[in-house]
Amino acid sequence: MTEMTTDIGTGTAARVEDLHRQYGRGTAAVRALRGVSVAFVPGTFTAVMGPSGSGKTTLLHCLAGMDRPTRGSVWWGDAEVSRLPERRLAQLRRSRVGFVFQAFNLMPAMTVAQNVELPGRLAGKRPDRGQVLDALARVGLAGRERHRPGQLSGGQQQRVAIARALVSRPQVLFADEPTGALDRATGHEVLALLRSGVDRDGGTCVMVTHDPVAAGYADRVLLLADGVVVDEFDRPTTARVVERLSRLGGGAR
Ligand SMILES: Nc1ncnc2c1ncn2[C@@H]1O[C@H](COP(=O)(O)OP(=O)(O)OP(=O)(O)O)[C@@H](O)[C@H]1O
Repeated sequence: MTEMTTDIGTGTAARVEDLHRQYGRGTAAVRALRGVSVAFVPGTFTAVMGPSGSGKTTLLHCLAGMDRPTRGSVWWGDAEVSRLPERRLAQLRRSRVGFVFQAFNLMPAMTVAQNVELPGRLAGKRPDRGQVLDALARVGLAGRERHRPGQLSGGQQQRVAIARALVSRPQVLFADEPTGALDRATGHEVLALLRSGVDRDGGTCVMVTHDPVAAGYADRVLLLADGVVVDEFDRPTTARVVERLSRLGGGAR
């Protein structure tokens, strides 16, 4: 397997350069990422795939400013995130990137609207009701703002999480297995929403997934193995993704 890199150009929504992330030290050290360079062009949807333990979540967390690289750099546009002090990074993260988790991570005691408002409140901003309602309408949940997450289906809860991630109009939306807890039909709704955020709103989306069907919604697939990018291709179809994953020998998991 040869290590591949993506050309690093200007005008990217996000990029990493020679990214390394090591956990622990000495004999217990795990080298989760071993020199990843990749760029994400505005208005594109990328699926990150690879065997379990290949470094997908670590890459997403470093890209989203939720984890610090051991070596290398992370950029959002022309801002070098990896050099920022913690407080500035937290500020910038709230305005520049959104994150969607497999487990939704909603606050059960809060209403849907309060969940969507939460990141802004944490940033010390007064909630803009119009923006919150607009975000909920964009994910097809107009009229649900007073419900609690427990009153919604899994797919609806994930759509609230997407509204929460999109309300600040981030430059990039990162999603870690966003359909992992959903059935196929509900997963389709969430993927279609991510796709339309790119097509209709010109957003940029980077999604980790094990599912070749989910990857078929993306414009490009990046394949990781053992902490490096080993393959990438555009216009993925489910069949092509399965075939390229099988070349890795690890299958989809
Ligand atoms: N906080 C941590 N401390 C120690 N090791 C870690 C930590 N986080 C991840 N690792 C290790 O780093 C490697 C990459 O993990 P990562 O979660 O990025 O892989 P992944 O491709 O997302 O896996 P999966 O598909 O199973 O979610 C694994 O060997 C993992 O055990």
